[in-house]
Amino acid sequence: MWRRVVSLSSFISSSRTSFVAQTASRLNTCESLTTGIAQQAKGVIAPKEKTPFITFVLGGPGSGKGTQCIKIVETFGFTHLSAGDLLRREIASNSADGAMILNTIKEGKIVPSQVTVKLIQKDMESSDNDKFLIDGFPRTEENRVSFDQIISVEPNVVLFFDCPEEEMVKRVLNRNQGRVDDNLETIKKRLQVFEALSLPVINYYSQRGKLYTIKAIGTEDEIFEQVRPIFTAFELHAAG
Ligand SMILES: Nc1ncnc2c1ncn2[C@@H]1O[C@H](COP(=O)(O)OP(=O)(O)O)[C@@H](O)[C@H]1O
Ligand SMILES: Nc1ccn([C@@H]2O[C@H](COP(=O)(O)OP(=O)(O)O)[C@@H](O)[C@H]2O)c(=O)n1
Ligand SMILES: [Mg+2]
Repeated sequence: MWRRVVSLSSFISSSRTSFVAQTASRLNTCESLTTGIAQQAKGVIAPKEKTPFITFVLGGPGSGKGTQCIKIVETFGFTHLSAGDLLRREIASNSADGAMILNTIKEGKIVPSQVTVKLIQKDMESSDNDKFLIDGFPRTEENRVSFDQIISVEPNVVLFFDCPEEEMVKRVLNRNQGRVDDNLETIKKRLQVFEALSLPVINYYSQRGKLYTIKAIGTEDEIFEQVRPIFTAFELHAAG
């Protein structure tokens, strides 16, 4: 929907440059948009706004975020944006930031927020969907604030896959995806970063009543049965 009406959105005169405003224009249907433009030109109504449904997916390395995201996409029709995958795509495309991103990932550290948020923003804007699973983000308070400033949309749901450290290490070492950061030395650093920088973000959303904690042990299907009712309660469906 966003992409289909994107060329029309430039006809809407608005001094606001926030993502919400851009999003609102893109989420309107062509028909209502055309009518809306005419009415706005006459000063009859304000632009209609609809914000996307955003889920942040958090948890330590190997807690099963990516695995569960695949199931959520299949069942509830979200678009999956993995921050780690977007960063790895930048490395593979030899972009200007590629070398910096690779070194940061090798060290298990966090890439500057603006870089990551811009990649997320680009994919959100080019998507037809209005339901997004943002996986592995925000990993720091800086990530969270940067998203807030650039995208200007609050998450509806924050999932936290809570997994014992021992299990996470075991899973990462068995992952076999050829990742530069899936080795014992980097995993130790990533776990430290998770505890020091990501747990405060998780606490932040807990205090705001947005956090859904999933016990991330058991089979993939057993874990998904904890996830399913969260989205069912929001009346989200694959076709919707
Ligand atoms: N419930 C589970 N039990 C055992 N292994 C799992 C489970 N969920 C995921 N895995 C495996 O653990 C590894 C890490 O999972 P992944 O989804 O990539 O985690 P994350 O994205 O949180 O790092 C993968 O190899 C995946 O197949
Ligand atoms: N918001 C993010 C997400 C990932 N990253 C980097 O990308 C690495 C891999 O992230 P990932 O989400 O793919 O890792 P997993 O938790 O899925 O194992 C992280 O360890 C960070 O170095 C980041 O800097 N900022
Ligand atoms: Mg992952």
